[in-house]
Amino acid sequence: MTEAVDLLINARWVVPVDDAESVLEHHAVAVCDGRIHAVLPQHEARTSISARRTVELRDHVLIPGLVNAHTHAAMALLRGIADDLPLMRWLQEAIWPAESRHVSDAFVRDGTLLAAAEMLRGGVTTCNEMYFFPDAAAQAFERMGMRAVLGVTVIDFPTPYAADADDYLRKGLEARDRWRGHPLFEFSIAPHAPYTVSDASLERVASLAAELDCTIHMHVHETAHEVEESLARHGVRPLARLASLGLLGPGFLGVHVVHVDDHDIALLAHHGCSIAHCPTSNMKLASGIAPIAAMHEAGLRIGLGTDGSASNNRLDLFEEMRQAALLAKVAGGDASVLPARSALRMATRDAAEAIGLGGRIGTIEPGKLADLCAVDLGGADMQPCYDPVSHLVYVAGRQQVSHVWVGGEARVEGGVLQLHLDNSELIATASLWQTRIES
Ligand SMILES: CSC[C@H]1O[C@@H](n2cnc3c(O)ncnc32)[C@H](O)[C@@H]1O
Ligand SMILES: [Zn+2]
Repeated sequence: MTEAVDLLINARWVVPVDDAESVLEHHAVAVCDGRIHAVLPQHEARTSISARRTVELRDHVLIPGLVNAHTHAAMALLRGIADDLPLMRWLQEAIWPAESRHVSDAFVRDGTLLAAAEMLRGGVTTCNEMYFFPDAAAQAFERMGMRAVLGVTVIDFPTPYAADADDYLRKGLEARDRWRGHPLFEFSIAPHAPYTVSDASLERVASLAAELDCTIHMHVHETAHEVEESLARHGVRPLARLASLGLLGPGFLGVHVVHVDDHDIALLAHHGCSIAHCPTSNMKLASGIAPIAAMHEAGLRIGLGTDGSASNNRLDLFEEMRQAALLAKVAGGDASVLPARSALRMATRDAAEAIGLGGRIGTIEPGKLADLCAVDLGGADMQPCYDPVSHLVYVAGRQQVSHVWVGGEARVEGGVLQLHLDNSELIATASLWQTRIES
């Protein structure tokens, strides 16, 4: 008797990123109705499974689809517009003026399409998104077949999207209602940062998140200046202020979290909060080095994020895994800090848990959604391969991604996006926006 499934993937290695931290050789993953049905040795699959389609990945490692714990997808259209500036000059002199001139429904749709293509091609199947015009972002992610947690953004100044905090919340919640129940989307409440959102707006965020059972997604303790300014304006550090306003809890995801002392870390741990670590963005804006080893030791869940393309300038989680591992070693003066296995977990399972999707994605286990990424380790520049997890972090890059599935649907095959949207369309649209933005 054989079991009928939709898809059987035979891989040289399967790394489920499960509790056992196993690396399974010559295993198969069976997919049915968009979910992982079974993970079993190939010789068993040959006799027990009959698949509508079989994919042979002879030299490949199959891992969970990568999860980008923090991004602003549409900022792909602002890639390279303002390099080599620290955060506040970057925001105030370049990014916010550009956004106030150009951000629109069309900008967000086109920018998100470009970003989703880049992420999917690089093995990223889900992102945690914070930007303006969430309907336009949802339309783009839906067209690309990419999973996302979309932020109901709140910021206490006007932009082309909304006039004030009430307007942001109303528009964001309307978008949430329109897309509720969509298989690719969840919503979070996303106050921008402690220095741009008032106490009154933050209190509304806390009560809405509790009422709607949403995660909260927020930049916090990104720079030394942010902490100093909070002390001067509010008499307390940003995290203490957020705690007193009721924002901290297991659903709170703090982004960056660079300038934290032992007390801040203990506060985050006490409330069961999660972190989105964005090492490239933190380096490029010279924000600093997040104390990842101390935060791990305190039991915090830490996912990896790229931030947007204007501060990174790629949406590449292979790069973030490598940077996270190397930077933590330099910061700790200890080569054993943040080994390859931890970096891979931060880009998959821990990121999924941090953004509230831990029960559904982030590992290769029966019952989880079939969001998968295959990486070809067969090239001469990948040899020899003693440990595929080491290679994923220290050798391979997104150019080795050969196949990507979201909910069991192929999004990348043979390194090529499988969408009714070709590269030339994406490039032409980006070029049109470049002309507008430069004029
Ligand atoms: C409210 S939508 C997002 C808002 O955040 C800006 N942004 C992008 N990257 C960062 C960062 O690292 N710190 C703070 N703010 C950032 C983005 O340009 C939008 O205005
Ligand atoms: Zn950001």
